[in-house]
Amino acid sequence: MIKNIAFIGAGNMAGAIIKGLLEQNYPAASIQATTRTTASAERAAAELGIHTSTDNRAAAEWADVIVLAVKPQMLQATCEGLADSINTQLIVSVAAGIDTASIARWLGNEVAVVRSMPNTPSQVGVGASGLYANTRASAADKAFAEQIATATGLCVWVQDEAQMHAITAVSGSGPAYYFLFMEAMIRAGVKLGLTPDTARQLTLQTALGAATLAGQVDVPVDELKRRVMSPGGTTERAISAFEAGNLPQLVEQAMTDCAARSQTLADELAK
Ligand SMILES: NC(=O)C1=CN([C@@H]2O[C@H](COP(=O)(O)OP(=O)(O)OC[C@H]3O[C@@H](n4cnc5c(N)ncnc54)[C@H](OP(=O)(O)O)[C@@H]3O)[C@@H](O)[C@H]2O)C=CC1
Ligand SMILES: O=C(O)[C@@H]1CCC=N1
Repeated sequence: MIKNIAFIGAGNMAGAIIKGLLEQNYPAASIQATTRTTASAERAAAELGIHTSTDNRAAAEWADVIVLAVKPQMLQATCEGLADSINTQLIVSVAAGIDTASIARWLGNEVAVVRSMPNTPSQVGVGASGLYANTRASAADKAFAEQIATATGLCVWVQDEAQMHAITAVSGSGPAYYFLFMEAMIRAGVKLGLTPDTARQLTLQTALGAATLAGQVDVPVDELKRRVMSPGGTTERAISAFEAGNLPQLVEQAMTDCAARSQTLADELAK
């Protein structure tokens, strides 16, 4: 189904979703975006090929669906500025931390809100989004929010809003963990004598291959790992070094800190 979608904010995340939608042939004429500054609006229009402006209210009044994609710290002021322009539009918020009740309250309460936690691979159709809907959201509202999410990748629903913090720690922030790991592998490959280009190509193809294999065979990831590790071979040495450095515990700590930050944003910004 085609509806008019206004993105309030046209930064990294909104841009990734808009590119994903356009890639799926969603009509550019049915997507608008706003920014705070004229320079950003012009940049986004040139990059995305859609209508952009700095007029949040005009975009909201044109839209059937409003995607809130500003920083969490900007969300309350942005919503309060939009409140008079909201009647029947569906609100989708991608802001980390902030709960649907706060968003509804800032917008005037009687509002259907779907909270989404997407990630930047949405730009190339392999995003992962977690969704939660408030009780005002109808089946049709949920179906449309899901249409946006599935146009850009995988989508899962949660019934307990508190789980959005964990989703942020797994998939919302998750791409950055893999990029960090790739960065480290490329650097180490170069130290071992490869050219940067060769190290980069092999690292990226290996990440893609591992994720594709794990997704296509019905074998748990620990068994897939074991199948690479010949006894007394090379991989065993590498895995031992990761375990000696407590990589699994470090990952758990990093993700616990990430989820806690999402909760803190909610506590500080959505009182
Ligand atoms: N980046 C990511 O991987 C993910 C981000 N998110 C969430 O997405 C949201 C946006 O993050 P991200 O895209 O990274 O941030 P960016 O800083 O890249 O983009 C923020 C955008 O909001 C615009 N903006 C700021 N204030 C206003 C305003 N009052 N009215 C209209 N537009 C405004 C900015 O315009 P200008 O340039 O003019 O200031 C900019 O286009 C956050 O809430 C974040 O939690 C969720 C999942 C993943
Ligand atoms: O770092 C952030 O706060 C945002 C939310 C999830 C990914 N990026």
